[in-house]
Amino acid sequence: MAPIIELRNVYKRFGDNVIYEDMSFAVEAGETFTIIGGSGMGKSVCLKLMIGLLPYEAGHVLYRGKEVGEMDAENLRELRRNVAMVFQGGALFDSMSVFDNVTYALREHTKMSDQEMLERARECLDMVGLGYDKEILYRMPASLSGGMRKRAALARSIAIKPEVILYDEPTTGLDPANIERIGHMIRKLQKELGVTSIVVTHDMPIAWNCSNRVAMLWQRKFPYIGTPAEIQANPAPEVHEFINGIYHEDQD
Ligand SMILES: Nc1ncnc2c1ncn2[C@@H]1O[C@H](COP(=O)(O)OP(=O)(O)OP(=O)(O)O)[C@@H](O)[C@H]1O
Repeated sequence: MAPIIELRNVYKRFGDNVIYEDMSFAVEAGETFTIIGGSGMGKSVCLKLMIGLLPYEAGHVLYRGKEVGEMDAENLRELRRNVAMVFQGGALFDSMSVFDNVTYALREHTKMSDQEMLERARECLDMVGLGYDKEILYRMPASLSGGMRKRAALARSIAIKPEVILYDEPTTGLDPANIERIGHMIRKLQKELGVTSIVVTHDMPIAWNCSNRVAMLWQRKFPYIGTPAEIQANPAPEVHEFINGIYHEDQD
C-alpha cells in the first residue's frame, strides 16, 4: 500500500542551522508513528513540513503522493482539513468559547446543524476527558487550566475527523492520569476510526504504548525506525542513552 505521508531525501535549513539533510521516512495509513529525539533537533519542524507550514530546499514531502511544496491555496486548505495538527501550546482562540473553538472547523468545512455540532463537541470533549464538566462548552479558554486548554485543543483537532492527526508533544504539562487518557485517546482514534497519527513526544511510555513504529531523529535524519520492541532492543549507544535518559556530565 502507498504511504499516506512520505518525506523523501528532504533538505531543510534555517540560515546556517541545518535541520535535515537527505532525510527520508514514510508513514502508512492507519498506523501510529512516533517521533523521538533530542530537544531542538527538528521534530516540530518535521510536522510543519508535512502540512506546508514551512518550505524545504530540496527533496519531496508527499501527502497521498502529492507534493506539498507545490500545492496551491485550495490544495493546502484541503490538506489541512485532512491532516490536523495539534500544536505544542494547544492554540485555542481566546475570544471564543470552548464550544466555538471545538466546532470551528465544522463550521468552516461542513454543513452540520447546530444540534449535530453540539453532539460532536460533547463526544470530542468526552474523548479528551473534559466531559465531566457540564459547563465546559460555555467556558472561555482563559478560565481553563493549562492542561484543560491542551485537552480542549485536542478536542478541536479531532472534531472534524481528520485522516491524519499530527500531535506535537500532546502530554507536556499533563498529570499522569491525563497522560494515560491522551494515550488511550490516540489508541481509540486509531482502532475505532482508523486515524493515522504522527506523534512527537518526549514521553517514553506514550511512545512505547501507543505506537506501531517509533522513529528516532539523529544527526539530521531518522536512522532508527522500528517497532517499540525493536527500538528498545537497538544496540546503538545513542538510542540506548536517549531512551533511557542517560546523561553524561561532559555533554554540558
Ligand atoms: N521558523 C523558524 N525560523 C528559524 N529557526 C527555526 C524556526 N523553527 C524552528 N527553528 C529552529 O529549528 C530547530 C528545530 O526546532 P524544532 O522546534 O523542530 O525542535 P524540536 O526537536 O521540536 O525541539 P523540542 O523537543 O525542544 O520541542 C531549532 O534550532 C529551532 O530554533
